[in-house]
Amino acid sequence: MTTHSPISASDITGIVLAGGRGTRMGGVDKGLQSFNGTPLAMNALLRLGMQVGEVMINANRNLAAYESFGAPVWPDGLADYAGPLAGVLTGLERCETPYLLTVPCDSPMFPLDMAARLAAALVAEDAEIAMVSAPEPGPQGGAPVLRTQPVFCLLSTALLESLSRFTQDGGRKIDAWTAQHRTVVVPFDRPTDAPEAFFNANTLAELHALEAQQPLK
Ligand SMILES: Nc1nc2c(ncn2[C@@H]2O[C@H](COP(=O)(O)OP(=O)(O)OP(=O)(O)O)[C@@H](O)[C@H]2O)c(=O)[nH]1
Ligand SMILES: [Mg+2]
Repeated sequence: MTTHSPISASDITGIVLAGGRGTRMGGVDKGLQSFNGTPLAMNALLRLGMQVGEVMINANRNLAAYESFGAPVWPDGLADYAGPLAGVLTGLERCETPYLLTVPCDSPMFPLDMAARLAAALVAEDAEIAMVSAPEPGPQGGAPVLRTQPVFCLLSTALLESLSRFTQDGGRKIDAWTAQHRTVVVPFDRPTDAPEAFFNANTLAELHALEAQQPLK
């Protein structure tokens, strides 16, 4: 078994996935929607930038607006809004570091120690992918259950060829692809972890509800 050497922040490129249709938000460009006065994607870019060496944005509309945030912007190579995996593929294609960290544009409170914890787990488990799991309310408002959050993912850039092949063959489901690789799931459920850290806003009502909460420091 090979062992990874430790992963440092400069080994990681962070990518904000903002390439979706935003259907549940009325078809708006979700990443450009204001969250406490800052566009959602800009907010995610800043939180990522504190944790990794390089950052970039994956978007499919309003590219000039995203470019004004000061990071490279890359649209999907795959046509017709193929889903988040198209954004991951774009990131792997453009990444010049050994690791890529993906975050969605619509979860503005993700933890500031996320990259470090995913990196540590990836090394410890000799994995190719480290994926977040976070508590969500259980059925009928019952006790919280851990759910994987596949768009919060640290990946080895060596997976580019595998994902190219998978998507060329028509694969679109993240879980179906990650299942082909050594994946470690990292729970973010320590007592010091904010339970709302991975809340995401799919509708404008959810976005306004999230604005009422304080982003993590
Ligand atoms: N690059 C890319 N990213 C996508 C695509 N579809 C969704 N995403 C991103 O994946 C993440 C999770 O997707 P959703 O929450 O479903 O966002 P969405 O698809 O814009 O919204 P809905 O249309 O309401 O499902 C978000 O960061 C989206 O920007 C796509 O076709 N291409
Ligand atoms: Mg969607």
